[in-house]
Formats: sequence, C-alpha cells, structure tokens
Amino acid sequence: MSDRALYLKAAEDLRPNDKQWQAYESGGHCVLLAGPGSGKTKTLTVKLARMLSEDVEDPRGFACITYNNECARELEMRLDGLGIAPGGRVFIGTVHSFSLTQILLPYAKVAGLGLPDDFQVATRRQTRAALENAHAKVIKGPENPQTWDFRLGQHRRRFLNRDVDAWKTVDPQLTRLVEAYEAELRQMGVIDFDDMPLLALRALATNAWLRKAIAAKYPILAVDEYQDLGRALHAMVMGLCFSAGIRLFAVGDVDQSIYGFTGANPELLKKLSERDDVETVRLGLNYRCGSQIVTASEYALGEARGYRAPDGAHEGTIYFHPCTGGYAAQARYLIEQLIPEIRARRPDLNVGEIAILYPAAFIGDEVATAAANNGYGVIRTDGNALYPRGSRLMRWLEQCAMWCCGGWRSGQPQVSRVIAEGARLFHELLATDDDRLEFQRDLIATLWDRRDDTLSLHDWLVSLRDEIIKPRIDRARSLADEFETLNTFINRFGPTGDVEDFPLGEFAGIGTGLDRINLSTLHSAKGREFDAVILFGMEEGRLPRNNASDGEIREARRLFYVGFTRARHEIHLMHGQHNPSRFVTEVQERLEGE
Ligand SMILES: Nc1ncnc2c1ncn2[C@@H]1O[C@H](COP(=O)(O)OP(=O)(O)OP(=O)(O)O)[C@@H](O)[C@H]1O
Repeated sequence: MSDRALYLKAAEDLRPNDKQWQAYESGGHCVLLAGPGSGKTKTLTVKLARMLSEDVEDPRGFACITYNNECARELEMRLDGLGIAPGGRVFIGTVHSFSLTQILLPYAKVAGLGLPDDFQVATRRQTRAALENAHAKVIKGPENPQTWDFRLGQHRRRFLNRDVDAWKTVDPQLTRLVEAYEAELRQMGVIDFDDMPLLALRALATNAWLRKAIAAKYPILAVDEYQDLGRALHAMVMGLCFSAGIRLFAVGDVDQSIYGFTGANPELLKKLSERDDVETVRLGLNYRCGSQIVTASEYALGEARGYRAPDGAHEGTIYFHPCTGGYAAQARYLIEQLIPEIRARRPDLNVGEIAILYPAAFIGDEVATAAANNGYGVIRTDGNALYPRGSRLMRWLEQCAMWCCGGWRSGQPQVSRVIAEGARLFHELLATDDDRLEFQRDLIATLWDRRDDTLSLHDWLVSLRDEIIKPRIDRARSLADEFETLNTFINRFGPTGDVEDFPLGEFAGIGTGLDRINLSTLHSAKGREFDAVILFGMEEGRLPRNNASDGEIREARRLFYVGFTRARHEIHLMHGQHNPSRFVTEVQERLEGE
C-alpha cells in the first residue's frame, strides 16, 4: 500500500467520531484536548501523515516533540505503521533532543551562545564533578553537594530569562551556585541536560533568522503530552508558532499532568487552548477502557468529565485486593496467585498484555524478584531496569539483536530500518554518502556474522561496541553518555558484575516483549495501554506520600488516574489490608454506592 493509501485508510477510523474528524480537517493551529484512550495519539499520527503528504512539500516536513524517549518510541511505532520513518523530513523526539540536534549542534556557533565550537554533552561523571567544584566555591561545608542537584535544576528551569531582577534576588545563593556550576561545565567544554532546552530557547529568542531557519525546515510543529512539557518548550512554541509562522498541532490532557516536579504546569496547555487563533477540539469518547473502567476512572480522578465508552463497548472489571504482609509478601501473592488466576480465566491472553504498575522503582524490585523466582520473564521500564530503555543506543541495539535473531529472515525489523536508525544515531559522523555507505557495509557485515540467538549477549555486545560503535562514538559530540550506559550494561555481565550472561535471543525478546510481564512505574506507563493492569502498592503514605502538600496530593491523584486508565479489560488494585490509598477507598465506596 502506498503511504498515502495508508493514512487515508486509517483516517476512515476517525470519520465516525466528529471531533477526531474535526481535528483531522483542521487547517490552522489546532489543540486537541482529551482524556485517556480518546484517540489523541491516533488522531495526531494520522493528521501528521496527512499534513506531510498534502500540506508541505519535500524536503520540508514536521517536527514532533514529546515528553520522553518511551513516548517517542510509541510515536515512532505508530507513524511507522503509516509508512513514516524519522530522518530527513521528519523529526520525532524529546524536547531535549530537538534542542540539541536541531538547534544547538547545527547553529550554536553562529547563534552567539558562547559555547566552544566542539562542545560536547556532559556525562554524569562530569556533571557530578561540576557540582562538587561549584559547591566548594559557593556553599562550602561538609554536606553532599549532590543534594543540591534537584533545587539547582528547578532554579534553572524557573528563570528562563535571567535578565530580570528576581534572578539575583529570589535566592541569591542558589543563583550563584547555578552560575558557578555552569561555568565549571563550560570550562570542561560541555553542556548538560537542562542546558539543552534553555540554551536552545536563548538562541531562538535572540536570533530571528534562526526561527526562520527552523520554520523553513519544519513548517509544522506537533507536540504530544503538552501538559508535561515545561516552560522552556512552551516559550519555544510561543516564539516558533505565534511569531515565526510554524503551524502547531498540540495534544494533551491536563488531568494527566504528572511531572510538576520537573517544572511542568498544566495551566500552559489550558492557556494555549484559550487563544483566539487556535482551534480547540475536545474528544469525549474513551475507546480503550471498558465502560465500567471509564466510569470508575472519573472516581479515581475525583472529577466528572463526562467521558464515556463508545456504544457496544465491553464492560471491563475492577478488582480490589487487600493483602497481608509487606511488599515482598504482596508480590508473592501477585505472582503466585493473581497472575495464574488471570491466565486461567483468560487462556488466550498474552502475558505481554499484563502490566504491573507501582509508585516507585524499589517496589518493582520486589515484584521482579517474585517474577524471576516463578520463571516469568519481565520487561522493566523504570529506574532499576536492567538498562535504561530510554537510551537511544540501547534501543537501537535491541533492534540489531532482533534482526540477528530471525529478523534477517522475516523482515521484522527490516534491515533498512536498522541501518536508518543507526545512521540517525551517528548522524553527526555520516556527513557524506561515502561515510554512510561505509557505516552500512560495516554494520551489515558485523550483524551478518552474528545471526545466532544462542550467542552470549556479552560477547555480541562487545563485538558491536568495538567494531561499530567505538570507532564512531569517539568523534560524536552527543553520545558520550550513551556510550557510558552501554559500558555499564556490558560490565554488569563481567567478572565483578551482578548479572549472569544470557543469550542474545532473550535480549532480542526484550524488544518484542510478547511473553514478558510489563513492570513499570506509574510515571513510565504514561501513554501506553495493556489488557490487564495491576496497580501494586496503592497505599496511604506512598500514594499520596506522607506529608504531601495539597498540590502534591492533586498530582498523586492524577498519577493514580493515569495508571487506572491504562487498562482495557481489567484493573486490579492491590494494597496492604489496613492501609489502602484514599484514592482506592474513594473508588470502592463510590462503586458500592452506585
Ligand atoms: N476512532 C476510533 N475508532 C476506534 N478505535 C479508536 C479510535 N480512536 C482511537 N481508537 C483506539 O483507542 C485506543 C486509544 O487510542 P490512543 O492511544 O490514540 O489514545 P490517547 O488519547 O493517546 O490515550 P492516552 O492519553 O491515555 O495515552 C487505541 O487502541 C486506538 O486504536
């Protein structure tokens, strides 16, 4: 099917929903506001495919920005189904990667940011050292300098414009610490993660030609998960879309705003949607969750939004599981009783359709241990995962592994996709056609010789690192941290490591995940959906946390709501017998009162 036929066919799904159709037909700035499972992402991707085909001419295209690498991965997968791959005309990624690859790497020098010509992205080791040195100069004293890290980041994100008096007066000591820290980084010739959007914004704000250059390349800017994208992105959108003429398609849900601690503010999306020059569309149906779950999700949120399931939708079921014992005992109950019960009731359900979501990564350790003891494979997407799945390099290696473990025969993934992803990762180094050809030749030769799912993962990773990655990464400016991630992962299998080596096939399976239970924090489950969702550790003191402020309680509630609305058919709420979260109690009482 041609790419055009693909999106035209997908658009037919939108047609019966007049609101989705309105957004699909929109001709100017459009903001799509809607609850979970309402087809925001579906509408966004189909609309993007249409705009790419009908509204902009090659080589111009669109940039699509989203919250984190997991969300970017989801968008890439969905756009792939519509025949759209990132590269050339299409940028898909986080605000940090947009800032770095589209603004800072190409334009920092001419934008007058005062960065060294060959600046690099700092590794974690470098940011830690910079903070230590800055702390020694400004704060002094015996405390651990890293305890300042969080406040430092907040302060930097709060003052996008440092020309105001408040930058000097609100917290002078913290301001001095920020300035000393950034000076340390610059001395090392590096920028850190928070620098990326801040410097990109500064470059855009002070250079009208740069705004024009971005508008020339990307006449369309799409933003997914707008409510979580902080003030720097909002300021960029204001400049690019409402002064440089880029067309905006923004999607979000203020009820799913769960990143307040990083500076996100749901008010920004609200303000955007109230502008006269923006067409705002609200979606009301929830296609994902059974009708009971849709009703109960409003109890979970504590607000009546009027969402409903489409006519004829299945019902869905909500189960409550008060448990005895601590997290370890509850995890055993979950793995040894609850999961087998679900599987017995629904023998056709793929294990990969089950997700266990919890409020903090350490709670996931208990679940992971119980799962391993009972022979279940898991895919973890939280801070304690085997490796950070958000890492672009690791994600590409998963694809390479899938190709080596049968993909070369089945076309899943296609070799062209594996090469294109790799070329995107190393794009800085592949300036000429010759460079690209050499990369392609080396990569295929290395992978071709290692098409065996019984190979040791450790050995496979070491050969890819030494033959393909290392010779290139040394010359890349933004991949040092990714390389450290890979080395840390490889070392975990080494003589002093904490993990036993496993076969390549298993690693490739992590990329597909059909027979593995999903383990994730509530935060990392955002934007995803599963057939059966188990919310684990839903306890007072944990969600919300003890001593939470009013704002934190509201955000904890939204987090509960995000988890609750990931489920298609069944949702299980687990908690210590005498200590259910107030959110669980409220859902239960209101369901009983119906
Ligand atoms: N018009 C439609 N007809 C049938 N199914 C649809 C329609 N729109 C969306 N869906 C289905 O509904 C589900 C949810 O869609 P999607 O993931 O796009 O929602 P979302 O609004 O982005 O959700 P969330 O905000 O919770 O991440 C998907 O399985 C999608 O295929």
